[in-house]
Amino acid sequence: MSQLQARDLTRSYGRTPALRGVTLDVDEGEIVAVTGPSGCGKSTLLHCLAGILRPDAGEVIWRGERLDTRPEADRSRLRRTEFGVLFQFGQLVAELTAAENVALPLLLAGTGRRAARETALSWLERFGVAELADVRPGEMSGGQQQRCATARSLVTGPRVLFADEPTGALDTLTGEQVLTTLVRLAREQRTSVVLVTHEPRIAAYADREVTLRDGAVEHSGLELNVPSTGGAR
Ligand SMILES: Nc1ncnc2c1ncn2[C@@H]1O[C@H](COP(=O)(O)OP(=O)(O)OP(=O)(O)O)[C@@H](O)[C@H]1O
Repeated sequence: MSQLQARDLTRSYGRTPALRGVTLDVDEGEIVAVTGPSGCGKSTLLHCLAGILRPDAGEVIWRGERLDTRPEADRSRLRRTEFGVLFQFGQLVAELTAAENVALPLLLAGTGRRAARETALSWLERFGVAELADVRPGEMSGGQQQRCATARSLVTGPRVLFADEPTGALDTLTGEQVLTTLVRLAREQRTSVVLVTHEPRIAAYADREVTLRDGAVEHSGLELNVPSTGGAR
């Protein structure tokens, strides 16, 4: 079932067009890679889908209801509950330990302190960084920080994870490890993922690849890893 839809989205920054009529569906539990060359509008699309940016025209529909026209307070509540967001540089809170960082979305959602810490610890464990629970980001490697940030982005069990070049700052091996874990855990809890990347190797983790060019969909809907007979639909 399609739970997130973009209909004919356009968005400009001043006179620079970033999206020129993008239509896209993301099904429940589906992992969609959004690819394309630098500047083609990938991040802008992701931000519109996540309700961070408002499109100039078009619609974002979340589980049957308009998202883009809702007040910021509503959209930001959705980002704390049903959505997860993950960026290239994890943006952990420097003053908090790994466990506190991962527990934060749970605390904001009203979970009690002790339960939040326990859940955070289990997520650090899943990402292989349990030993960093009481360490602050400044004392971690980039890969360790991104593992913690990825754990934090999934800890609330979001329905959709929006990930913008989540492994772009990591070396190849570390990036693959983080992504493999992210994809496995997302599949386990049926979290859909919208994964922005310019690397074909990363896109291969997705169920489907949508390629943008100059703010428009160049091709969409090809199931990855499934033999294709007719080229792009
Ligand atoms: N804050 C901004 N102010 C002005 N122009 C912007 C801004 N953000 C993006 N743009 C422009 O909008 C277009 C699309 O940018 P966007 O960041 O969405 O592309 P992208 O595909 O994610 O690029 P990259 O792969 O380099 O991150 C580009 O022409 C970019 O220069």
